[in-house]
Amino acid sequence: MKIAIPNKGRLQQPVLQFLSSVGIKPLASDERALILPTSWDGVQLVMMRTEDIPNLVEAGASDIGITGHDYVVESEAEVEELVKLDFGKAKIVLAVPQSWQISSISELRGKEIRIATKYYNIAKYYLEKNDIKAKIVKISGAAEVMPSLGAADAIIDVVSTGTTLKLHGLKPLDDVIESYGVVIGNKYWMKTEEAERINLVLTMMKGVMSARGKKMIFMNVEDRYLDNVLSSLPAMLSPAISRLSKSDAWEVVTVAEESQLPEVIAKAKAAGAKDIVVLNIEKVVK
Ligand SMILES: Nc1ncnc2c1ncn2[C@@H]1O[C@H](COP(=O)(O)OP(=O)(O)OP(=O)(O)O)[C@@H](O)[C@H]1O
Ligand SMILES: O=P(O)(O)OC[C@H]1O[C@H](OP(=O)(O)OP(=O)(O)O)[C@H](O)[C@@H]1O
Ligand SMILES: [Mg+2]
Repeated sequence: MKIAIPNKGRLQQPVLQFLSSVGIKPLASDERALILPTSWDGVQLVMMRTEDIPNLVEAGASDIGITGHDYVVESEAEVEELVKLDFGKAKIVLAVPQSWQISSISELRGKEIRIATKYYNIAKYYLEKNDIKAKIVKISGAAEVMPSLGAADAIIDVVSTGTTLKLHGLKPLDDVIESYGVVIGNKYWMKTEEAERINLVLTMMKGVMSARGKKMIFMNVEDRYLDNVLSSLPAMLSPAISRLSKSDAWEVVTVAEESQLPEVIAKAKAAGAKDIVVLNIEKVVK
C-alpha cells in the first residue's frame, strides 16, 4: 500500500515522527527518490507536495495520505478524512489593512474589494456564504505583501503567530476555517486488495492518537492504605490492583491524562501510596 506524505515544508517532520510512532520508518534510499520502501513490509511512502496530496489520493495514486485539512477543502477532492492529527494546526483568516476602521465583515457588504489568496475555493465559499462581493486574486504564497503593493485590498491566508500579518500592516477581521493535520483515504480504499493492510495501518494510527497525552501510573500501596488510595483516585480512573508477592502490599495501576498527573500523584501520595512510577503510553488500540 502507498501513503502519500509531504516531501518538504513544515508538516514533513511531524508526519515522519508520527509515522515512526505508528511503526512505519522510511528505509534510506537515494534522497531524490519519491517512492520509498519502509520498515513495514508492503507499505511505501510517496513523497509529494502537501497541497497535491488530496488530488493524488482521490486519483488512487496513493491509498491514504497525510496533509492539511485546508488543502482537502481547497482541492474539492473526493476523499475521506480518516484520522485527525494533533499537529499542523493553523487558522485561515480574512485580514484587512490595520487602517480600515471596520470591526465586522458585514461592513464589507456592498463594496467591491480585491482579495489575494492561495485558497481560491475556500475564499469563494466564504465570500458567497457571507454575501460579500470580491474579486479573488489567485496567488501561490506570500499573500501579505499584496495590499501594500496596491495589488489587493485584503487577503485570506494562514495565520499562526500573526507576525507576518502585523509586519505588513494587516489585521485579522474574521476566521475563515481552522486547519489541522489529517490522514485521508481514497473513497474506495476498503474495496482494494490492500484493504486489510490499510485497515491495520489506520488502527495503529488511531492507537497512537488515542495514547497522546495519556500516562500509565504504577504505585505500591500497603494493605492498610489501599481503600484510601483507591478513593483518592478520580472516579473515572478504574485502577487495576495486584497483590505484591512476599508482602502485605498491593500494586495499583491506572491511566491518567497528563494534565491530571500532579493532582493524582499528590492525592495518592497523601493517601499512603509509595514508589509511584509514571510511564508514557505508545498506543491505545480500542
Ligand atoms: N504558519 C503556517 N504557515 C503555513 N502553513 C501552516 C502554518 N501552520 C500550519 N500550517 C499548515 O501546514 C500546511 C502547509 O504546509 P506546506 O508544506 O504546503 O507549506 P509550508 O510548510 O509553508 O511550505 P512552503 O514553503 O511550501 O510554503 C497547511 O495545511 C497549513 O494549514
Ligand atoms: O502567522 P505567522 O506565524 O507569521 O505564519 C503565517 C505565515 O506563514 C506562512 O508563510 P510561509 O512561510 O509558509 O511562506 P509561503 O506563504 O510562501 O508559503 C503563511 O503563508 C503565512 O505567510
Ligand atoms: Mg508556506
